[in-house]
Amino acid sequence: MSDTGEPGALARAVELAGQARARGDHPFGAVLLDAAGVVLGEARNTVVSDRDPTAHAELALLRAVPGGATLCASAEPCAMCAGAIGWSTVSRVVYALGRAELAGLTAGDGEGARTSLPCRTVLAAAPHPIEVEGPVPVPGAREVHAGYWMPQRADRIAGTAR
Ligand SMILES: Nc1nc2[nH]cnc2c(=O)[nH]1
Repeated sequence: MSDTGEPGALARAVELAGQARARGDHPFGAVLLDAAGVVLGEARNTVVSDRDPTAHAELALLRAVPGGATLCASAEPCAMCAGAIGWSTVSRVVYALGRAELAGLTAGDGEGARTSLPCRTVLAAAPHPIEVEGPVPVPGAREVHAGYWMPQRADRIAGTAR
């Protein structure tokens, strides 16, 4: 972790995740910093409220990113967001909760961790170098998911439950 605004941005990303949860959305948040550590934008997941399965917090921040920006996320970006980060000019990604831990917390809920692919795997294929740091311990990053996910939802999505 550098001594830019990253620790504060990660704490804010977790706070935004809590706000998303309070609004009925999935508990994820993200903050974009410029090369000097100044906040350029912040976003919450709006998957449920917008009825948009692609409305992830990270994705919302990737339009009009200046060079050298850092994306700080409450959880490791999924494969979809990592792909979009590769299309952007973001040059550093920092995240709190790792996808493996997230998969454990979502306990099989099909809306929680649909892809387990590590973001590093996707970001390594980007046309420009992208530094990745995480998981970083951030207070509340695990707790914001506690009791939110429903394992039985996996069966509903698979069509095996009534
Ligand atoms: N990192 C991250 N993972 C997700 N999985 C489902 N939604 C999200 C999101 O908004 N961010």
